Amino acid sequence: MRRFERKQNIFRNKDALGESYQPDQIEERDEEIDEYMDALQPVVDGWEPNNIFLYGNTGVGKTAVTDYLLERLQNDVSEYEDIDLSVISLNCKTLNSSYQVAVELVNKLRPAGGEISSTGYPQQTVFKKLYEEFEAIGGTILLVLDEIDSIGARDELLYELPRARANNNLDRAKVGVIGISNDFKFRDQLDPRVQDTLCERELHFPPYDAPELENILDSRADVAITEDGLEQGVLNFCAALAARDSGSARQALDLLRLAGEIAENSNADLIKRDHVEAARARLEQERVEEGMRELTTHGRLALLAVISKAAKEETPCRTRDIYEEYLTLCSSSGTDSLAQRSVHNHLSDLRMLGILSAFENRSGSRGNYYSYELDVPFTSAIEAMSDVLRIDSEIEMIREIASVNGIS
Ligand SMILES: Nc1ncnc2c1ncn2[C@@H]1O[C@H](COP(=O)(O)OP(=O)(O)OP(=O)(O)O)[C@@H](O)[C@H]1O
Repeated sequence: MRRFERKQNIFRNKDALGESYQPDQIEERDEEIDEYMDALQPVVDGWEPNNIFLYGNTGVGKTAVTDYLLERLQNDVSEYEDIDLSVISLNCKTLNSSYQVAVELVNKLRPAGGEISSTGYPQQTVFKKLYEEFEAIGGTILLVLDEIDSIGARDELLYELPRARANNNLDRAKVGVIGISNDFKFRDQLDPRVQDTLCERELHFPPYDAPELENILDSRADVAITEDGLEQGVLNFCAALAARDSGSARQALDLLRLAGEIAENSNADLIKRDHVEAARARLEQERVEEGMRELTTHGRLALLAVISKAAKEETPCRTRDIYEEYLTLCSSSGTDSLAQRSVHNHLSDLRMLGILSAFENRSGSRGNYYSYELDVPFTSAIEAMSDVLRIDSEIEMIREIASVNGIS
């Protein structure tokens, strides 16, 4: 008997909903594309390229638009014999200084076996090696640095690169930097001289609204999902959920893909609204779990204190009362407790992670105080907790209280 059966009644090409898929068409970004093309025009005209800085929240098409335009640019300039364009892309996520970025670039450009070690050289030596590699390539070089904010304040490379020709470090090569970031604060933290050069052209990508997300989903669903694989209104629903939360196309696409998988696994013929609901709950839980994995024990206990208050229908709840709950949990789990001030900081972090929401209450002469409640479904939060915290009896008790109060 066959154990594996092919299932293709819902997906025509599931990969088209995945991260590595490059769409043939970019929807809803005409204005940004025009501005971007304008910024890239000097490349076509044979002049030194602009440095470009792209910023916007996660999932709003910064990488997709960059890949799409640079591929077309490379195609189109290949007609001009006097232009020799190379595009070098690097994701800086794990690299947290100019030094590390430069080493990574040198090693990317050198043939296998010629790599340099990632420590031990003076920074200027590494930069010099990088210039040598650029000179060896020659022509116009566009250097795409994604997640550029990872380098933090150690931004010397971003200062040096745009000045490399003026300082006679480059002659044959004309380098333009395209920096991409979803950290809005990064630009302002840069040395003002770096800001001036790196952000010569600045492009902001705003979050998508629901109709824009629906169009993006619609054109992707044409490739990814079979003709009868979608119940009416499903794309609209996915778009509305993602727009309300983040305005991210990635989130909308993830929702649709997971909804499709859930539909497929339950042997449904088409993706329905219920499948989207289930996908949303699962993604939400994954997000909470991911956020919680980063928390310290006390961050987790502070969150569990809010969960416990929610089970008793006592949220929004002020810090003072959450702290009481936290102390009880600390003593049941045999953990030394922190001062109220530190627990307050943990609550603020949980708010930043989107796990809690906070309200500021005015209380006359005694100043303002905050109260908190869960910003994720109760079940997702408690499920994620039981995976990471080992105080099962308390968690079981909270569950029981919640169920008596009809909270889910
Ligand atoms: N306008 C669009 N048209 C079609 N697909 C899009 C559009 N915008 C985003 N996407 C798709 O959404 C997903 C996320 O987009 P992308 O990776 O470009 O986001 P980003 O802004 O670079 O996010 P991050 O900062 O997290 O890297 C990709 O699969 C991309 O193909």
